[in-house]
Amino acid sequence: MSVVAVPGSKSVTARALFLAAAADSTTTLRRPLLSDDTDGFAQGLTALGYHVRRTPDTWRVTGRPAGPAVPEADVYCRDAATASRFLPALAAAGHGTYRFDASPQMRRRPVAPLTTALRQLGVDLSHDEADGHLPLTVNADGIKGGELDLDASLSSQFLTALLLTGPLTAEGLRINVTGLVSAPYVEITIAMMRAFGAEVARDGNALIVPPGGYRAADYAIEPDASTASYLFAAAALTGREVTVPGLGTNALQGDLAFVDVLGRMGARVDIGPDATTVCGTGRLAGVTANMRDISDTMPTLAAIAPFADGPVRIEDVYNTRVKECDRLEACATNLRRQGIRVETGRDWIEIHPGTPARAEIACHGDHRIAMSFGTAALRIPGGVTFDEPGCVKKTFPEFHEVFSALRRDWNL
Ligand SMILES: O=C(O)C1=C[C@@H](OP(=O)(O)O)[C@@H](O)[C@H](O)C1
Ligand SMILES: C=C(OP(=O)(O)O)C(=O)O
Repeated sequence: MSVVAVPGSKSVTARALFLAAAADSTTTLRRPLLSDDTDGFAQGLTALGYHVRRTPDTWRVTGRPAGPAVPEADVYCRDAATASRFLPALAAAGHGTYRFDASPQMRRRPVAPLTTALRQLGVDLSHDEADGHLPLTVNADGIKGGELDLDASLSSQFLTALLLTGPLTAEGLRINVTGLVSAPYVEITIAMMRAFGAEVARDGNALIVPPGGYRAADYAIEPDASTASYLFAAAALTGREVTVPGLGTNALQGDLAFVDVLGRMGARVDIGPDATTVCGTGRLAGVTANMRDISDTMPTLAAIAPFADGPVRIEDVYNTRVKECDRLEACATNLRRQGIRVETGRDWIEIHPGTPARAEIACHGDHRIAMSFGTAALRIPGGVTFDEPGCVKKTFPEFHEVFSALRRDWNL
């Protein structure tokens, strides 16, 4: 049995940084994720004039309910969609001129539903190059609040950005939501807003946030459930047992439900009060899975799918085409390179059983493509190589070391 400690959640760390920055005094964040995305988020706050002091285990952030401490800033969000979408909303509630830019990969990803919503609320915001994309400039002068409609079918992060900003508005927000993907991420947002003293109410498809700001907190970040999917998949794939501590029945992250898919495929799964264990049984059955709620784990399942004894069909994941890369396409291309039969449609992929050959994985700069195919490689003699192994730094910089150690410990 292997007990593997997984680094902190990217999503929880990003929200905690936002909430801490907006709170009324100093917040302590325990066990934050140390990765490129969260480092970029913290540096973004620093560029906006917030006081962020970091040691490896503990980050302290001094909140500023009035918004950024500087009248002007240039913020570089790297590859992080959380920073690219949450920070402009935070800045909009302040007073000053703030420009947000990101890597070429992130510049290609949409922000229009969020920027349209902010404009609907009266925020002066311009797209500096391509309409609906970063770079963008916010001429912030506070947000009065009000009612707006939001299409969240490309990303739930637009809704999270607006919800997080709701308590900072003068009159609060009512957001009428359509087409929501990744719904469990919105539940993380609401739970964390409550932990920082704010309220969110529901009325059918509308979410209502009263004004009132946030209270500072002492907040422990749980391990990352999407990262844990690689360890759980590794166990199911190789007939080993892995326990991830710190992710149990009270976990905030919906991605822990990936273990249910592994359970349906034949793995033994135990979600305890404070840990989750997956034990491979030597059998991996084909499965049809709707992954609309847990689409960051789509590549994990796609990469191990050829080892199932029947087809694996993954449905309702159109928005994975607007992530770090077009993930449906990237999964299909890499599987075909490995000699596997794959079909794709607008929002689905079907993978047939086969024996993946050793190949160079085209990562498309996407950490999840690298980590998913790196996991499946445990069953490929000689493993795989990657064109950009370093892209794992976005959320799990230690991925290759952790998986090399597993390969050694499990004699693979
Ligand atoms: O809010 C968040 O922290 C996230 C929401 C999800 O994005 P979408 O809502 O764009 O699917 C997820 O894929 C991403 O990794 C993190
Ligand atoms: C989609 C992801 O990240 P982002 O927060 O940049 O959307 C991801 O981590 O899989």
